[in-house]
Amino acid sequence: MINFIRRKVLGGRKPQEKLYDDDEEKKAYEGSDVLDPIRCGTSFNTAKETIFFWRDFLKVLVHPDFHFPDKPKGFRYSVHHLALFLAWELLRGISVSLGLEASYIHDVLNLESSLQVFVANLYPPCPQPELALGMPPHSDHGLLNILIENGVGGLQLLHNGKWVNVRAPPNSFLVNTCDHLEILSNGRYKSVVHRAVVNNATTRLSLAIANGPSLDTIVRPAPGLTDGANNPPAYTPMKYKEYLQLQQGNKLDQKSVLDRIRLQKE
Ligand SMILES: O=C(O)CCC(=O)C(=O)O
Ligand SMILES: [Fe+2]
Repeated sequence: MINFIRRKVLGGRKPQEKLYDDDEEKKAYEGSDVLDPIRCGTSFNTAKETIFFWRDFLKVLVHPDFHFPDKPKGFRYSVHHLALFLAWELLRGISVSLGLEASYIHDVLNLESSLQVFVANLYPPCPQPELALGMPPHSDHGLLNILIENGVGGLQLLHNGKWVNVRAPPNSFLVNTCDHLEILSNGRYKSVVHRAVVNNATTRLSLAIANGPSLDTIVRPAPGLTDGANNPPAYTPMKYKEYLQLQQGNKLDQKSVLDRIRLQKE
């Protein structure tokens, strides 16, 4: 798979080392539907992207129904349980910070059946990192994304128009705010635009555990946070599942999906 990206990005440069032994095993999970329970691939959406990205991923839907691949053994006991409760607890605090009942987000977005996706990202060393990106600038679709990485920097956040390197302390969880928190809070919380850069020395691994509403929930700005003329709803209500499909049907590009349902330009 990485050889495929290498052809597109670096014009066929040969790898010095063998990167994978297991491409055959991965074939069983190569799919294109965002709701496939287990899916691996390269880039983000090779049907839509014109430039491919220096990344292999495995995505597994782990809540409300738990799925797991045959390998690696022990996947069942991954950190996603902890991340789910961490996200739910943070969302209680966020509800209160918005002047809402602590259980507001949990109840209105039906978090007992919330979608949780476990994403493992692999970014091997890239011979010409200045020509490639691991992931392009984007925001995540859900509510809160919990990120863990292997100590090799590469994640950058867009802050005041500049890319800022994230230096996460060892053994920490980094929490990104995502599009549906922006929608629900009518823009008081902004989803963060981020990207992953690559390097020519060390393989980077990250786990991104995406916590969203339940798939069938129609998400809209909380009525308590809008008021008629002064602060009208700024986003069109949309079912979370349809938003996911919209993102998957397009190339990953900053906040372009959120911009499509924005009612007022900032
Ligand atoms: O690898 C990273 O640090 C970021 C990954 C990411 O943005 C994602 O999986 O959505
Ligand atoms: Fe992301």
